[in-house]
Amino acid sequence: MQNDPKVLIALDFNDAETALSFVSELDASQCRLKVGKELFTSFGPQFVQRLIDQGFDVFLDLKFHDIPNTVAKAVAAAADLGVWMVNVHAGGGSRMMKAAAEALKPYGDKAPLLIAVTMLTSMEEGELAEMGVTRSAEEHVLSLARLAQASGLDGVVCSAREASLLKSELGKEFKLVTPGIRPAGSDKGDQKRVMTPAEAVAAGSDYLVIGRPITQADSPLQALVAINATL
Ligand SMILES: O=C(O)c1cc(=O)[nH]c(=O)n1[C@@H]1O[C@H](COP(=O)(O)O)[C@@H](O)[C@H]1O
Repeated sequence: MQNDPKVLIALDFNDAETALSFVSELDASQCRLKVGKELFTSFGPQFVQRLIDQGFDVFLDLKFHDIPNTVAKAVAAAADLGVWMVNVHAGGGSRMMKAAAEALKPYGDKAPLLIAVTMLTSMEEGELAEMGVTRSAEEHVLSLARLAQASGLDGVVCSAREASLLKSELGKEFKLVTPGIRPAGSDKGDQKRVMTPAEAVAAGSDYLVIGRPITQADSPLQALVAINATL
């Protein structure tokens, strides 16, 4: 039993029944749940509400990236829904991130954690150059994370490979949420910048986003318990 479960399971399912039957095996003391674009586009806020009603903390992962006014309204809608964490893209810039942080102020301690995606864990350093970014992945992530912190956000999504650098540069209170987690021997799939759960926590990750290594396991519950035991 944990008071602050570190594992955020990515519920990347294409039908609600499968997702709900998967969730019925889980306990809110063992994990939190992440609802992303696939599930949300099909089943929407009612689905998120059901998970919250079952006692789970929900990370609404819609990676908002739009003009400041639109993103501010979207994060306020997420707060109204009662989610625990919501994210935006740091690439939307400081005015967008500040507007999002400002929109959550009226919610006080009921506001969701607001975090910014830096560089997707599916991307390799070489792909930055295609977008005109000539600095290293570490420099790029650190610079976007600094911008997020200066804009009043609670933390960032990054790869665990950048976690120790970010913790030492930005302080231990600034939350690091790390996808691209792969237990030893599991398939990387489309992820590139990966680490094992234990390595990620040792490097400074506060929360681990894990999808397929749990959802596609023969026994998802056993996979979750095994991962929690390594942390
Ligand atoms: O914001 C995210 O959660 C996210 C950011 C990122 O850089 N990389 C990333 O994989 N994710 C999400 O984390 C989950 C990872 O799933 P698996 O690769 O199946 O473990 C997916 O739902 C992604 O949408």
